[in-house]
This record gives sequence, C-alpha cells and structure tokens, in this order.
Amino acid sequence: MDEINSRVKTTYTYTERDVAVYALGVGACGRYAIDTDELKYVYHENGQQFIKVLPTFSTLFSLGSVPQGKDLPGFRFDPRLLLHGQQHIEVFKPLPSNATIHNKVSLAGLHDKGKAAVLEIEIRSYEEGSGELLSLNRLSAFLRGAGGFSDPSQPFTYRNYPANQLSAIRVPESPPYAVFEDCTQPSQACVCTALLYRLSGDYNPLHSDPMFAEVAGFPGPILHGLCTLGFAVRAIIKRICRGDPDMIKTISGRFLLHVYPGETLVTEMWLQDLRVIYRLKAKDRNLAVLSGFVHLHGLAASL
Ligand SMILES: CCCCCCC[C@@H](O)CC(=O)SCCNC(=O)CCNC(=O)[C@H](O)C(C)(C)COP(=O)(O)OP(=O)(O)OC[C@H]1O[C@@H](n2cnc3c(N)ncnc32)[C@H](O)[C@@H]1OP(=O)(O)O
Repeated sequence: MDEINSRVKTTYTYTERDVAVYALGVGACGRYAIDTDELKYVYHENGQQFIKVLPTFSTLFSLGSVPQGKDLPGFRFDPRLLLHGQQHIEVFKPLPSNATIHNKVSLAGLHDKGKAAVLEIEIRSYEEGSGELLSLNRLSAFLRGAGGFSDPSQPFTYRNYPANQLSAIRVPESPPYAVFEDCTQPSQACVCTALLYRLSGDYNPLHSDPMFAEVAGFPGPILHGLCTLGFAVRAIIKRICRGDPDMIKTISGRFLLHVYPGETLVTEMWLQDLRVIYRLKAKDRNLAVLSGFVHLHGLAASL
C-alpha cells in the first residue's frame, strides 16, 4: 500500500474556457433559453472579469490520477467493468477561474466485496504559485469482477481516512424542502450531454461508444457519474444557496444506478442537521440514481 501512497503526482492546467465547457456539460444555462442566473459560469468576455467556477469542477483536477493496473502491483481489474461508485469533495476556497494545479495522489482504500472490489483514491490539489490547498477529492471505483481476492470469511478491507456514513445515508420520508428538475438533453437536440461533458477530459468510451457500453453490460452509453453529480450540485446551488457556488463546503455522493444521456433528472433536497441531503431520480424510470449530502457555509443564513 505504501508504495502508491504519496508516490503519484499529477498536474492539471485550466483556463476560463475549460470552466465554461464544464459548466455547459453539467447542464448550466438552461434548456430552451439562456438562464441569466447561470451566465456567470460561462461568460467572461466583454469586461466581465471574473467567471464563477462550480465547486464540482475540482473533480477534473484528478483526471489522469486514476490508477492503471501497473500502479497497483499484484492487483488486477478489467477497466471496461469499472463503474464510478462514490465521490467525496472538500473545497477549501473558491476555485480560481484559471490555474495550474499540482495533485498529490494516494491510495485511500481497498475493499474486497466478493463480486467486486472497491478502490478509493484521494487527491489533494494545490494551486501553483500560492501553494494553497484548494480541494480534496476522494473517488471510489466499483470494480466489477475484481473481488474475491481474500478469505471470504474475513474479506480484506483497508481504509486510510475516517469512515463517513455515506452508505448509511437515509433519505427522510418527509416531503423534500426543495425540488429541481433538469433534462440532461440540452435544447439543441443534436447535442448529447455525455458527448459534451467528455470534452472536459473524461474520454472513457463507456460514455460514447455503443459497442464498448455493450461489453460493459449496458444497452448503450451511460452518463459520466461526475456529470450527474454536477447536475445535483447545480440544483442545490440554485434552490438552497440562492445561486452562490461559494457556499459549498463539502459534497458526498454515492452513484446508485446508471443514467442514460437524455434522461430527465429530478433533484430532491432536505435540510437536516445543518446539511443538505439530496437524492436524484431518473424521472421516467422513477428510480434513484444518486444520493448523498452537502455541507454549506452559512446554511442558516441562506434560509
Ligand atoms: C478511482 C475512481 C475512478 C473513477 C473514474 C470514473 C470514470 C467514469 O468514466 C466512469 C463512470 O462515470 S461510470 C457511471 C457512473 N456510475 C454508475 O453508473 C454506477 C451506478 N451504481 C450501480 O450501478 C450500482 O450501485 C453498483 C453496480 C455500483 C453496485 O450495485 P450492486 O452490485 O447491487 O451492489 P450491492 O450488492 O448493493 O453492494 C455490494 C457491496 O458494495 C457496496 N457498494 C454498493 N454500491 C456501491 C457504490 N456505488 N460505491 C461503493 N460501494 C458500493 C455495498 O455497500 C456492499 O458492500 P457491503 O456488503 O460491505 O455493504
């Protein structure tokens, strides 16, 4: 384990253009007409000096940090069967509109679930120049077919961070405090969200290639998990944070089911213990696809 820890370092450079392409990829700015509240995520010309950056943009910093087989000696998995399982994000200051980021990547966990292995990677992202820690991202990959490598009576489990309660999260039975509905198909019907989102850098063919998707066990390409998470967090910013993305402190989510590009997503939100609990449903299938919670700066003040 120690061999991968603190060994991998990656760099990511972005500009306002990347910030805008990402925001469009997670559905910002409306389906039919321009949503002026969200122009701040894409518009940086004509004297608009600052462009606001969605906190989930920090998930892109870790592109290129997902370990390949060679990085994990003795551990084998088929990348075609990888599904994004969970994501945890901590944002320490508003993200700059352009920057070069230096990442420190470490192995945060590995668990034998029998039919699958769950691999967790932690990425700490520092801004070049100031050296400040901007964000922490912890990704869990659900590696179908890669489990069963340890004694089933005592399955191997390793965790290098305090356990959070994500798998135990219970969505309240009461009606949600707020609901937001959004279609993953932008107004130009020829643009597929998955194809737009991949331009932000996740070129996994699971999201674009029908034959690859079939091998992975799906009838067609599915949406990037982090694109779905972007839709959820935008909804929370709109409905709870009054449009202010800088209120987001931490985000945790578990991907429960795949989403097909073009589906309508309904985000339900509850306020509980100074956090927002959220659940996303694929509207037509009436199935939950993502759930988790978000901590905010100044939640009480925003209500
Ligand atoms: C390093 C990170 C790299 C990330 C890079 C990402 C690259 C991207 O391009 C890839 C993607 O975006 S893929 C698309 C997004 N993800 C998905 O669509 C997955 C949706 N989820 C599922 O299908 C199922 O929940 C499924 C299949 C995940 C699990 O369902 P089941 O097989 O029914 O599992 P279940 O029997 O309920 O549980 C078995 C044990 O596994 C734990 N578990 C369940 N869901 C999990 C999840 N989502 N994440 C992590 N762990 C999970 C359960 O707790 C259980 O463990 P235990 O028995 O110890 O409780």
